[in-house]
Amino acid sequence: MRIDIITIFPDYFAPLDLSLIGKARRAGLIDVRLHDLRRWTYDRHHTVDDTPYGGGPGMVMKPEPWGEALDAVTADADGAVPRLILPTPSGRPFTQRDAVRLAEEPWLVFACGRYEGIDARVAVDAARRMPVEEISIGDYVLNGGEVATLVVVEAVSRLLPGVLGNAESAAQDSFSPGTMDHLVEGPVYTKPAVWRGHEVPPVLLSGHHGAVDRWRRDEALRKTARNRPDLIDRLDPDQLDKRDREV
Ligand SMILES: N#Cc1c(-c2ccc3ccn(Cc4ccc(CN5CCOCC5)cc4)c3c2)n[nH]c1N
Repeated sequence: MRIDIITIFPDYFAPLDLSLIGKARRAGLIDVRLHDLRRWTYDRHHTVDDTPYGGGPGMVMKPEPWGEALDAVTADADGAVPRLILPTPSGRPFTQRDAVRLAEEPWLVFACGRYEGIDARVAVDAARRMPVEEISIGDYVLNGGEVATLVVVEAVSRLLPGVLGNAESAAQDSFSPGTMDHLVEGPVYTKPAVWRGHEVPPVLLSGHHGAVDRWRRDEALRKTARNRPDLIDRLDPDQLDKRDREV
């Protein structure tokens, strides 16, 4: 997968050189390219913002640098077309299903806005030549699109073949479609078996895989009911066996 990121803060993406994503980049599994938006400004101050039409607080990002940056970054000799991802507070909520869907894409371009956002015409103009998705990573306000882009890049990249050491663990993640669909995962433990008087639940030391699986599902249901009752409502009643309903 090719990932292009356009931003006025390229250094924000140093974390993409670390850990599993960094390893995947060095292995050629992911091709991440950073672009400083100011490269497409020509005034002395490399201006990227201006006052909002109609008044109001703050500044808005000018369309011209974005238009030229997107033209340059998405120009591809073979005619390939990327999907443009536009983080914004007003975007559609980004979920694990979106991560799974986007992991199938060969090329993503992220436009990281700042200030009060990017002139709306940029997305309209880009949509003339590529799919555009406005997404939000949550109901809180950040200062720009960089953090959201890091979240989406990590959520998507970890699903790509070869990026995680054990592909299975991605499949068992919370919110991943499949065996524990819509349940958050329960507690996890490792050695020592007793730590500061806290014992690991004996079932996990029993070697009875069926009992361990049942215990893990019960704990996942318990934790979901406690922390995410909204997800319980989405569960198909048939997915809950009688014992589950007693939680
Ligand atoms: N993804 C994502 C994001 C973002 C996000 C993403 C991209 C940009 C580009 C600029 N900013 C800052 C900004 C702050 C305030 C406003 C206006 N406010 C009016 C009142 O309602 C709230 C919005 C606009 C933009 C961004 C924030 N925040 N939260 C998420 N989940």
